[in-house]
Amino acid sequence: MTESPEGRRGPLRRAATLALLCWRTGPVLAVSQLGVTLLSGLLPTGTVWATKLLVDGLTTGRPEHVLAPVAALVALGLVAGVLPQLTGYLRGESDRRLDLLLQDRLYTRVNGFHGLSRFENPVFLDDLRMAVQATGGAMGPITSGLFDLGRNAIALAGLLAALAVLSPLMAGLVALAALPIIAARMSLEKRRVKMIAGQSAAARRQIFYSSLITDAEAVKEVRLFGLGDFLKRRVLGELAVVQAGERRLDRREAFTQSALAALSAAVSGAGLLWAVYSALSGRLTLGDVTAFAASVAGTQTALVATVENAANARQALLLFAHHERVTSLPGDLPTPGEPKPLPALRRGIELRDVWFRYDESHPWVLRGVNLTIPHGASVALVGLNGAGKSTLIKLLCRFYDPSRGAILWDGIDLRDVPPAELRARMGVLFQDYMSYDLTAAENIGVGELEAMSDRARIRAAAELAGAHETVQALPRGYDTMLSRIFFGSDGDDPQAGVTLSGGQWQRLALARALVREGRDLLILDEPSSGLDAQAEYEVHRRLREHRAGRTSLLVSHRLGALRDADLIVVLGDGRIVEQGTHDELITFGGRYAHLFETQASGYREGADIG
Ligand SMILES: Nc1ncnc2c1ncn2[C@@H]1O[C@H](COP(=O)(O)OP(=O)(O)OP(=O)(O)O)[C@@H](O)[C@H]1O
Repeated sequence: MTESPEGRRGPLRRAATLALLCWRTGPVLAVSQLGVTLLSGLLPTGTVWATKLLVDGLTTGRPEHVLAPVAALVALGLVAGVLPQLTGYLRGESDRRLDLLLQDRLYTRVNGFHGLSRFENPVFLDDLRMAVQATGGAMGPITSGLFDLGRNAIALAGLLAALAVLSPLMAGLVALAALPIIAARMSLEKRRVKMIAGQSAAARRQIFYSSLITDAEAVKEVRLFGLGDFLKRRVLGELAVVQAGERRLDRREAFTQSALAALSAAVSGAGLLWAVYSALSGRLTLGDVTAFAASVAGTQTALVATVENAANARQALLLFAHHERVTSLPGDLPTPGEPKPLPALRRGIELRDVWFRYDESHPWVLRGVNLTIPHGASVALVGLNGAGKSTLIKLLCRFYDPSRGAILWDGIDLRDVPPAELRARMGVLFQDYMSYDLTAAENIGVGELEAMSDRARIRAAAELAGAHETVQALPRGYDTMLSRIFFGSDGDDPQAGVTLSGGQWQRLALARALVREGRDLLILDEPSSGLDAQAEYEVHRRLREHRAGRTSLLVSHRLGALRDADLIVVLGDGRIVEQGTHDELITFGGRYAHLFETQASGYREGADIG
């Protein structure tokens, strides 16, 4: 956690924002909390003063002088007994509502980032991680801390006022003695924030190494390469760095706090001596001495608590700063002032002199790509690893905007169209598709939420992707949970979850793209890389039929699967270096022909060996 660039006014502004959010969760609740806080803050002063009146009344020996203070003390005792329960309930309710609001705010904002660039920015990801930590009830300590701060500040002011009535000098002395306490606490707090900021890299590395030890995905390699002890040593090494800083600070804190406690005790002692001397010389009553001793002790306790509350609230406000930063970020993709509706594709998609790099510090990935994907045509994209094929697909989905040039959908610049409208017109299978811990049907259905409960549609997509037989053979067919995560939480039912093979997952991901029927553009990035030869043949045969007459873009390194495409485009060095049909490109004898021949000869050699 680092201090925000807005400086000293930052925490105050954030506290105000938080107070406003609390107000929005329910004005009645907020006012009730304020009332309870005020009452709790006034309790100590009320008790001290009622005790003084009682002692003074007792010394007069007249019962009517003690009745009112006794009644007040009984009432105060009752309130003191009930208030904590009421406070606890109100806080719980307020925390729950605030958490709902914060999570809603955070995820609405995050869902509003339509592109990918934010999610590739480490600073944003760090903020996001901390912002997520600021939800789930983590803000409770802030709101509670702020109310505690208010309560203790009121108690402090009340007790100091009571003290001032008895002895303005003593009140001044106690207030003066508070200054070093506040200064020391603030300095310690600054050091703590600085230490945390300085160690955040070590803390992040520690989390990374420990997550590798416990991660189910990493466990294969960790076991195979015997990385367990190596990672453990790294975790402990980073932890030692973090702990060394904490230890230094804790020592300093213990020393400073002891010195300050001694100072407080000295002030109290001197005050008590003065009060006793004043009582003996008749300048103070017995009740005054009682009130004086209680006020001094109460003031010091309230002071320490107030400073402590302020420090804790500040820490928590720093956490809230991450939430604020994420939720106040502007959109990542420029949105059109007057968005144009995106009509169904009629003519085609044109990439016009498209240049792209991921950011200024990265090299160009695309350098002036000119390409037309005609309506109704099946286009195949070929190129070596890193040529920019997946990048081009991401631009077509408008996850990024071209750095230069434009992508036109029937002549409409994609920048003028709301991204959600564009994506609703596409079915896409990414190379790095997701495997969801959901049922088989849901794994397909998330591709088209409206089809989630339409079993016929889901089955048709699964058949097209060659996934139907596999899914049907699962213990609960389409309702089988494709995850072991929930196994055990669902009783000890051995059928609670199933793990699929890589190729089986890929077929499901393909079905997810295909369940989006009737879309204008189908994009498949390496749809068969994990399939066995038989399955690949089958899938491509079905896809060929499916793609006929539809606009599609297919990326594959298996060139045999692309032969029938209407247009094959070869990407190299960020440009389109060749394009044509399979036969044209073979006749041309360029890169495609070379790649195709290399692959084919590999198969022939394989056949020779066999
Ligand atoms: N998010 C990113 N940030 C920065 N650079 C990236 C990012 N994604 C890809 N690149 C870079 O862009 C270049 C093109 O990558 P891309 O994934 O588009 O290639 P590809 O043609 O799909 O490769 P492959 O055949 O291996 O899938 C690579 O040099 C890669 O390192």
